[in-house]
Amino acid sequence: MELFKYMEKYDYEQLVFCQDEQSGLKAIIAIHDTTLGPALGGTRMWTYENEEAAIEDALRLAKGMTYKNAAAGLNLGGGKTVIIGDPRKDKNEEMFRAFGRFIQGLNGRYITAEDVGTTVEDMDIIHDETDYVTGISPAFGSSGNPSPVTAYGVYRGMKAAAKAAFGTDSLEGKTIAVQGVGNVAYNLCRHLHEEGANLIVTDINKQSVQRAVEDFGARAVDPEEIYTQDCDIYAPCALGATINDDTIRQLKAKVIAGAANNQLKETRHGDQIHEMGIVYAPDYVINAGGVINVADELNGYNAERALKKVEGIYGNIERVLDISQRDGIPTYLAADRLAEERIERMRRSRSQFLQNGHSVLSRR
Ligand SMILES: NC(=O)c1ccc[n+]([C@@H]2O[C@H](COP(=O)([O-])OP(=O)(O)OC[C@H]3O[C@@H](n4cnc5c(N)ncnc54)[C@H](O)[C@@H]3O)[C@@H](O)[C@H]2O)c1
Ligand SMILES: CC(C)C[C@H](N)C(=O)O
Repeated sequence: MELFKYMEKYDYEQLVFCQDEQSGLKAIIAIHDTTLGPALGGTRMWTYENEEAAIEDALRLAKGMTYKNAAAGLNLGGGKTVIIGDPRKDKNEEMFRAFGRFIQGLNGRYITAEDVGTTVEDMDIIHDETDYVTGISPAFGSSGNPSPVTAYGVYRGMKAAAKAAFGTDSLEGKTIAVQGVGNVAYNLCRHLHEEGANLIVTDINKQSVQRAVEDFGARAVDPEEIYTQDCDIYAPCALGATINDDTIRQLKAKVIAGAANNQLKETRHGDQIHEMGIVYAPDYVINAGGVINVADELNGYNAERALKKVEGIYGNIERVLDISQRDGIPTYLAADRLAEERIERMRRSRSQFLQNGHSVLSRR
């Protein structure tokens, strides 16, 4: 990959490589855009096939956060970290402390939180070295694990998408195929089960599947079978790029609404599902609940205020669907338009110099 060419093409600001031999830390912090404020985005720990795959993931996820934060109405830019390693085997305290020091070195340009493979406990260790971390333990007056709140936002967004597809936002009796029943999707399944939806679940982790079967009466299928299920809604809640050439032709769902980041392998897949009449709730709009929740910490965390904002994901999805219909464009483009217009408006309006500018962490 020609890095500068890639960064120039999508207008990335900064890419930071962090290495600490003693702890085994190999981390890549990607900062995409800080027009709206400091770049906030989680830290993913994953076993990448090679370094290029890790860099690419960090870059793609960071850009997603710029759009997610902008579309959610947050005064935050977009960034993300990937740590190369197996979260089940390679973690240690020194690693997250070393990582925390690297974050501190960025002096507030980047603020982290959880993502796949990292936990509240990891964030607490990072917090030993830096203030620029969210999603830390409630004992610190913080918001804790963002996953249940992300799940609530996905549930709200799914209802809005269902309304557009089926004429009602009730999910009672609807069959929903959930791919990956990890932290977010387990909580999503709980909301769906409580509303009377029928659940089909899959995961590469058999215990996670078993838990959903036992707790919510879900029907389990093998990972590759999830795409061919007779269902109303497909909820991708594992990793990205599951909407691709292979899977689109297998899908029977009328709605795609799930938690995973970067669900479209390429943008043309968003065009394709639009042409097929599938209502697609764009990933970064529907899964913004977690970041909305952790971002509230920057104002002194208030769970009620955060949850109210997360409820608004229903309206955000409706707004995207309206733009899509009005302009005759796929929903992923409508979401991009919403986010880009806000960033552009703010870019143009930021012209006055303030001697003592407002600090985003001032009330924490
Ligand atoms: N946690 C959050 O608050 C949050 C917020 C926004 C977006 N997301 C995104 O939502 C997705 C899920 O996040 P999470 O926190 O629940 O992660 P998680 O690691 O707890 O859950 C992911 C699950 O997917 C499973 N999985 C992985 N590959 C699979 C495959 N090929 N087929 C089936 N299952 C597979 C894993 O075993 C795991 O159980 C991720 O893409 C994440 O980036 C999470
Ligand atoms: C800030 C975090 C809660 C970020 C979350 N992992 C996301 O992708 O939105």
